[in-house]
Amino acid sequence: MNPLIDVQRVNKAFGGLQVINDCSIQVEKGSITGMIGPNGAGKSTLFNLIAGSLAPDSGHVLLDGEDITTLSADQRFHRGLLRTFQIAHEFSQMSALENLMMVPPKQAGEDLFSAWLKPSKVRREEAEVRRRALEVIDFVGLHHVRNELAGNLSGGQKKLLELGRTMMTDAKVVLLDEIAAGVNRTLLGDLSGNIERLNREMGYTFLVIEHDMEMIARLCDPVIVLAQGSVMVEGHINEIQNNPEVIEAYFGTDAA
Ligand SMILES: Nc1ncnc2c1ncn2[C@@H]1O[C@H](COP(=O)(O)OP(=O)(O)OP(=O)(O)O)[C@@H](O)[C@H]1O
Repeated sequence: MNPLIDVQRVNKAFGGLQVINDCSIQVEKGSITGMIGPNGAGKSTLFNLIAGSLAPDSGHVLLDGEDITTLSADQRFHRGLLRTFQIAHEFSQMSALENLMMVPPKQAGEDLFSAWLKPSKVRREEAEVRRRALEVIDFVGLHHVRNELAGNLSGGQKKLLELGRTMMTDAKVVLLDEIAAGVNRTLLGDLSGNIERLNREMGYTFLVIEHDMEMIARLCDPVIVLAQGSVMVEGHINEIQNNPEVIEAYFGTDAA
């Protein structure tokens, strides 16, 4: 066991509503872990607790063994915990390529002093970022629209761009929140293929919330089922799909 994300007995209530209930999950390094569950099960809330946009009432969140419970979302981002949501708001008036070039958090060109003192260093770094962005845009299959304004891309192409922006960072683990929503089947195939390649070839770990079961079945192992704020079962998708408890949670007692 080598969990990259280790959520330990986390609780979160909104008013009187206990949304996350003594919940513990682990995301193994190198895995693509899926998270499913009926509407209102607490999936997005758990993502917010992991990403740092919400604080738990109790419990702990560890990243690669370090307790990050009290760190801000930004501090977590800089430790390599990335939520696509955080970079989803593409700059619509910039080209797809420029959107990628915006991502690296520590560009020397943003620092006025280094721009003034070391203009050649800044130029070198900008050239390096551009080279990387061109590589990434090839990887996600958006080379042909690299100079299009991001605002003009289709919904699916924007998701691919989002994934590309993830690749411009040194992410250890990426939280993907319903990335399939509104994406056509062809682009969804590209998106899934790219996630697999990022995982296999570049060692990214993913935690994926998804309603699209085909995508979950293709990509994720294990799959965690969340219900009423805690883990109902966890396992391979084949076990999950045949689990009577899961079927009941999704479809109610009348489904059988
Ligand atoms: N900020 C908030 N204030 C009050 N209640 C909230 C808040 N955020 C979420 N909730 C409630 O917490 C419960 C779980 O919501 P959450 O969005 O985490 O579920 P989910 O599993 O992601 O659902 P879905 O699949 O529909 O997106 C819901 O009852 C929701 O209304």
